[in-house]
Amino acid sequence: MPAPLAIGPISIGLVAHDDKKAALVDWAEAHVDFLRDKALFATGTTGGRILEALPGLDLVRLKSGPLGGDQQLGAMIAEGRLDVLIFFVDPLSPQPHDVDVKALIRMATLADIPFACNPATANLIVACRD
Ligand SMILES: O=C(CO)COP(=O)(O)O
Repeated sequence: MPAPLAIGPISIGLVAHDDKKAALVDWAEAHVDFLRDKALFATGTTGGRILEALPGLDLVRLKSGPLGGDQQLGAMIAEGRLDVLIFFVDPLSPQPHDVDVKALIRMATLADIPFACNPATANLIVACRD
């Protein structure tokens, strides 16, 4: 018997380090039609920046990344509640919560969900949506 189809919309986590937030906002604006029918969850500051640019978007803001937001997304992955992670990481700046960043990336890898760490990969995920 085939596995039951997932119920509800595809859920996507949206996160960006500070120097990459503008790139994620640009990406979200370019792909707003793709995002509109998804369940969107973002870390606090990233979500705020996206909503400033796209005020009508239905997006749940979690805690800020350094204050637990990365861990909240990681927990969602562990519970099977996040299907895709779009996380634009800054490879040139040290992060005070690097352990949380690594844990989130580890959970996405462990759960084998699509994970885009840059715009080129995020574009591929959109292109592969069908
Ligand atoms: O720190 C982050 C990812 O590690 C992002 O958190 P904010 O969106 O709250 O800046």
